[in-house]
Amino acid sequence: MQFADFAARANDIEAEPADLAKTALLRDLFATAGEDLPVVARFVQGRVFPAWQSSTLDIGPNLCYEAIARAAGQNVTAADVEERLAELGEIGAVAASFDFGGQRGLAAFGAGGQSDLTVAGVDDELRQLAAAEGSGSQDRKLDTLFGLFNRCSAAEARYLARLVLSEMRIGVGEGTVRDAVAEAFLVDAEDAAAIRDDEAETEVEEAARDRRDAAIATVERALQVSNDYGRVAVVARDEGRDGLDAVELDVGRPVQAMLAQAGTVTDALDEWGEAAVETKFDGARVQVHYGSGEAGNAVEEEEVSLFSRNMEDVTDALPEVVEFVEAEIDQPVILDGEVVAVDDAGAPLPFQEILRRFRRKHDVEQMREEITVELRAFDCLHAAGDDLLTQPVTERHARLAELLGHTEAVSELLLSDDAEEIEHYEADALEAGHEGIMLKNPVSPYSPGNRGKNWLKRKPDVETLDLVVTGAEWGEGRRAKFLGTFLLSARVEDADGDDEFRTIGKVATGITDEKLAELTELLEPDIVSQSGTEVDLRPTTVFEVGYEEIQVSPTYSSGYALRFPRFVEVREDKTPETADSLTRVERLAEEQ
Ligand SMILES: Nc1ncnc2c1ncn2[C@@H]1O[C@H](COP(=O)(O)OP(=O)(O)OP(=O)(O)O)[C@@H](O)[C@H]1O
Repeated sequence: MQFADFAARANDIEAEPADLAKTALLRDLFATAGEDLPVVARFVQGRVFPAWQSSTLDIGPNLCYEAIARAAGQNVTAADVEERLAELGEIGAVAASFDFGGQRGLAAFGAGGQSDLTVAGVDDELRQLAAAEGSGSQDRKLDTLFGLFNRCSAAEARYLARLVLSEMRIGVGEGTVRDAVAEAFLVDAEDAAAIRDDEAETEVEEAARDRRDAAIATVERALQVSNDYGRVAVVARDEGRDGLDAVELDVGRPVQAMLAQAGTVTDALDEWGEAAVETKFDGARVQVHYGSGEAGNAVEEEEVSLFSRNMEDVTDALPEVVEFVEAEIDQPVILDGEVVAVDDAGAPLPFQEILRRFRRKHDVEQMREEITVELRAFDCLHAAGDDLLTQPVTERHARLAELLGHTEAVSELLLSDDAEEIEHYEADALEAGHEGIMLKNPVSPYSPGNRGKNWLKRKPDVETLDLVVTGAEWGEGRRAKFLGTFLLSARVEDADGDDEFRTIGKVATGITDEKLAELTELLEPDIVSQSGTEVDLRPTTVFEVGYEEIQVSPTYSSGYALRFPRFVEVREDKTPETADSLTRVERLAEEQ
């Protein structure tokens, strides 16, 4: 597919306001994408790599502005690009406003007046660019990007720039892609038409909706297991439902972590009759993969990979965990757990300590001397060729105990229907320095990526919120070089499961000068526009924030405001998608 065709289709999708009509346009794009289907399924979400892969393009906005400036001609500088960005508000519009082709004359676009860029070609070049490492790699990245922009028409430049900065902004999120894949390859055209037909009989429409929902559920499961929209789209097209049902976990590829909601012992017992109770360890989530890429009974390649809850590869930062797994496990597994920092007596240390080790890239051995980390596994997703996602909690835990014994490394699971017994368990957990307890529905499966009601977390501490930083203000006087006030937003999921962010307050308290410098360095590359001292930020960073009260307030778009917000820490282990939702804010507001 020509990149120009892709850009034109993306433009149509962006312009379409109605959700079902948007899905239909995307469905048609997928149905005609041919061999470019996997790439197109990622590009529409602003992705080059599937979610399970740790690779990123790693192109900061400044490099992108520089490349656009260079392609725009001799008189244009990166500062001009930034200025235009402040005026137009988004990089796609900026890129489309320059005349890249003009430099070389229209002849450069060939006879049809079109560029020669293809979807596959753009994908190839962006992947090569991501692989560039070492000295001179920034220059090589700039050259490649310049080369791409230089070949773009205005329409193509709009979407290339957005792709490069991973923000497609065409209103297509994971939910829309999932539905479009189902409609393109699994749903009858008649059913797809019936759900869009206002005149259709209710019964016909309902039956069509049920069949479509079932198809969507099939696609959803395959996505949860593989984390790869490109691959799932191709399997749906080439192998249909059976193919999707056969998509299994792959040792070595991270799965999205199952998440928990806040809840009480009464909630748990009322709902399930009995609860599986575990310690809530205060560490960082880690998914352990051991074995080769091939699921089977024998370990073909003794390799350990560790992933964070964002599916980032953190293996190199945690050599003790790697050594532990190598020593203790002799079959391919995928385990879920927490890595905790412990003192010399094995007692848990505060969460902040593990953050000093987790994701560390330098001086790992030196830090290992200072802070000891250990694995606390609480779930087993795969063992010796068996996928266990659909097995109940108790069964998965039993497999875990079979693998590692009833040792410190495995959470101790109490199955109980007695509130008093559970409260004792909790008191013991707190006494031992843990964060609280987890209550799990004993018969529930493992639902990747899902913050459902089957896992409840109970912690007695005052709640904090994990909020996304979506704006900031430059300081004054001595602090003029630093961003000093940060605009916070809560996550809202729309009907398609896509995230948007609604403001809830500003935090400026609790931050030292040293920390401000660090935060400025962290956030500056994410500035998308500036007006006066206020900047808009790409939503990438999550702050943990304390507060005294949540108030209903018209000042912010969430409808709430935080009273006395105070900065606690950057949640480096979280992304905007796992930040706190407005629903949680609403619930906390009601409970106070
Ligand atoms: N036994 C356990 N079972 C499941 N999760 C556990 C357990 N012990 C600790 N955890 C941690 O608790 C987290 C569950 O809480 P939640 O999904 O709300 O994450 P969170 O927003 O980071 O919560 P918090 O800020 O309370 O840690 C898990 O992601 C995991 O990291």
